[in-house]
Amino acid sequence: MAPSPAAVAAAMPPAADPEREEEAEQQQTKWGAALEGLVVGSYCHDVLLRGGRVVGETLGGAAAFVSNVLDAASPPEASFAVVSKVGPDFAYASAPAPARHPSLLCPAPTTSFHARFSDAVASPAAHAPDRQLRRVHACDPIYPDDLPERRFAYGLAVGVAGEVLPETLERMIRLCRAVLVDAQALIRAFDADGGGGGAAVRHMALEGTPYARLLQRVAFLKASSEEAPYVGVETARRRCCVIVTEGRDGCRLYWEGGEARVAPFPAVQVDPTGAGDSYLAGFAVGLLWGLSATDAALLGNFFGAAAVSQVGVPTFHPKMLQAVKQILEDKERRGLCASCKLIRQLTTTVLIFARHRCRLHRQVHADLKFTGK
Ligand SMILES: Nc1ncnc2c1ncn2[C@@H]1O[C@H](COP(=O)(O)OP(=O)(O)OP(=O)(O)O)[C@@H](O)[C@H]1O
Ligand SMILES: O[C@H]1[C@H](O)[C@@H](O)[C@H](O)[C@@H](O)[C@H]1O
Repeated sequence: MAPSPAAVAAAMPPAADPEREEEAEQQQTKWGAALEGLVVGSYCHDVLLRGGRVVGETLGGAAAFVSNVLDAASPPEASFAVVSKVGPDFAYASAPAPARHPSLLCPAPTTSFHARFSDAVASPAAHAPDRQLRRVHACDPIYPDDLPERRFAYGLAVGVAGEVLPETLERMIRLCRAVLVDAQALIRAFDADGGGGGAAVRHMALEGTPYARLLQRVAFLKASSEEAPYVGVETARRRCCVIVTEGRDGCRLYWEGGEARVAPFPAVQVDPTGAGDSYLAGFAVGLLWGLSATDAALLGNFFGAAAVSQVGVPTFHPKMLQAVKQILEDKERRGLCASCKLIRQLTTTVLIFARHRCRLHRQVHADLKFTGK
């Protein structure tokens, strides 16, 4: 029987609790000197197109979005390493990008995607595909030997172009105490060039892939509502806790014997790219702060909403981050665990910073002439 989300969340070591120092020390000896995470997946170049016209070119790749949120909101004692491949053409090596710079340089070109947004629909249904993706270049896969030879407190498998091989995921599972996986790393298939440039991205059933047998050793599997049918939530929830993100409707957690819906935060969507990546990182950060899985999902929703409000890897207002960290620290200190209190506090933060976001939207629209959804 699959463990409950509470049990799985407990597998993820929270930041130091002074009352459990001895236990923390034992865990540290077993799982490495620090509360260190391992993020595996390639950075990429994203080209956003609307009506056949390029409306934005940005840094992309789930690992870039993830490292941005981990850097911004992890507890002070938590750190992480990124294993990510890019080619010599990587366009953001010297840019003061908010995300970490990728670690491995390859002779192959940097992975790149073209995302075609439709002009026809102003605001698509919550679960409809929001864009058509084509993979234009693919960098090298990430091999098990590319991973550092040490133990990690947690791992995030966040591939975008099939670069996290089954054997690499297996190695992550061996190295990390708890592994969180984005389904997009496992179920993407790339159709040969049928004209139009690059390979069309489609999904295949997870059950038919070599990743399926690893699921029972994964803590959390996150899928978008578009990916969920390919994951097979009913089968997967018997092996690990499954999170399905539902765009502006928030998310749902499924485990064997239960499920929970977690409400979204308000957002004005400018660019949906990276919402799921930022969500997963926010969720992991929540677990590191010692939140329950459903409260951590709330933090996931918070960072997902922040991601759609900007084009590319988002920058967060330092005061907003300070406010969020204060909420998380208070919760730790006072042992508060009521979701409704967390919702109230985070919603207030969202509303306070909505004005800042509006200013940022105007600036982004002006800079990139991105017409939004
Ligand atoms: N319009 C929105 N308003 C508020 N929150 C949103 C919105 N869109 C996304 N989110 C938040 O981000 C999370 C992830 O979004 P979504 O389900 O669209 O992921 P995704 O399709 O995997 O995204 P991507 O592939 O672009 O990274 C949602 O669960 C929600 O919390
Ligand atoms: O930068 C984006 C982002 O990481 C998305 O989550 C992924 O679906 C895309 O393929 C990628 O180009």
